[in-house]
Amino acid sequence: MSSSKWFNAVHLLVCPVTVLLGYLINAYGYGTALQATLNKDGLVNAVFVKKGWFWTSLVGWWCIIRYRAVPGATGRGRRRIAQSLKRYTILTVWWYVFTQGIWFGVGPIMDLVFVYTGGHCHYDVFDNAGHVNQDFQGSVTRTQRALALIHNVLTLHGDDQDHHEKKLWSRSVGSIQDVLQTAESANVTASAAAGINSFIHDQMHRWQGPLTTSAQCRRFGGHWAGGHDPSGHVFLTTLMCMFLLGELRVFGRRALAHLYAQKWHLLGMVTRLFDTGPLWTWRRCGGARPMSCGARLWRALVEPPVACAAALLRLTRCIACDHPVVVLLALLVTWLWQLLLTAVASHFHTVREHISGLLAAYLVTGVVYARDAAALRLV
Ligand SMILES: CCCCCCCCCCCCCCCC(=O)SCCNC(=O)CCNC(=O)[C@H](O)C(C)(C)COP(=O)(O)O
Ligand SMILES: Nc1ncnc2c1ncn2[C@@H]1O[C@H](COP(=O)(O)O)[C@@H](OP(=O)(O)O)[C@H]1O
Repeated sequence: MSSSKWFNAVHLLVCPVTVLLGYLINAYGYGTALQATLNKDGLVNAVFVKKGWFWTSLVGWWCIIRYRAVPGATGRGRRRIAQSLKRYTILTVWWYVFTQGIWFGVGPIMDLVFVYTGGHCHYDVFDNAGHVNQDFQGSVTRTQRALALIHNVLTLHGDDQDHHEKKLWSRSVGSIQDVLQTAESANVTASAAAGINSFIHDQMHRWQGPLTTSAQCRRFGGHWAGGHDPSGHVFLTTLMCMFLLGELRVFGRRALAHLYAQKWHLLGMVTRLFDTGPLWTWRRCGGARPMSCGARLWRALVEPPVACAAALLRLTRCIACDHPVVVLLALLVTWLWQLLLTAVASHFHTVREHISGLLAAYLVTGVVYARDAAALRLV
């Protein structure tokens, strides 16, 4: 099979196979350990994955521009950038429409699907036993944050309650205060729990509404549940992987050839990072003309970290400026790893919700790159 056909196969299969691998890991009982590493509020998820289209755009375009030069064919270089820009624009519009919003005041497609299949922004704060509902926000931190926000909204609108609501209002505020102060279950009776939940739901939708998107619901401490919720993470990681692999086909051969041609230079820069150990330096200070103790300590303890930092800066600049394909591949591996974690985290979504997120990204990127396959094959 030619390298182009191999690359085609990898491009088409890597994301579905990664999701399938996640399911197999779960099926064979190894999912628990992986799920333990997953943190919704962690730096990787909050800064990189959730803002992944920004990072993917930045790194992808830096590579497209850095490797655009085709020796003696500036016209072809420009045509390639124009084709990449067209593909990128289609995928960016699709990313925005599917995850951010279709138009002003109209939610994204993933949320419209959810709402039209019966989904809603719920406020089931207390369960039937009068305890805080474990499924309400999924973690203590998020539950506390949501309850504090609900408490603020109810307190802010305390005077807007009519006589009939006043009693329910004070019971709701009191119960939430109990939980916030003791972080344990409030003294809410089973019969009162449903009424308090319903009152909180009505108040939040009245004062903070409309809560018709997952972003609004999450922002105002609600629980987005009850409909078919396509997985935004599966959609986003698939879209990013397909874009990076698709554009890698344009410049990958040239980029990797350039990287291979400079392999010894890069290897030297990496080994110099470790060639600064204090013991190594101390031994080198001995030699024919031994140095004073102070001078040896300076050479052993101060110069190595400075030399290491300088070597690290040189290596970073070399990769960022001359071999950004290394950063692109690191990003690709990160998105695939996050896709695997999302597939393993079965308690977030059903299989069908994962599949709909995957198909939403896969179909559009598949059409975009299949259409250009002929042009890409000539690369
Ligand atoms: C020839 C020159 C070409 C020039 C190209 C320039 C490239 C550099 C910059 C391009 C920027 C493109 C636009 C990208 C903007 C961003 O990504 S900003 C981040 C916006 N996203 C968020 O803030 C996260 C919002 N959250 C979500 O979208 C969802 O949580 C989720 C991540 C989709 C997950 O969905 P859920 O199911 O709700 O969890
Ligand atoms: N790989 C991952 N790492 C961390 N959190 C993840 C994740 N995949 C999904 N999640 C979290 O699981 C929830 C459902 O994700 P999605 O609907 O995108 O599949 C989201 O929570 P929040 O939206 O409350 O942050 C998301 O942050």
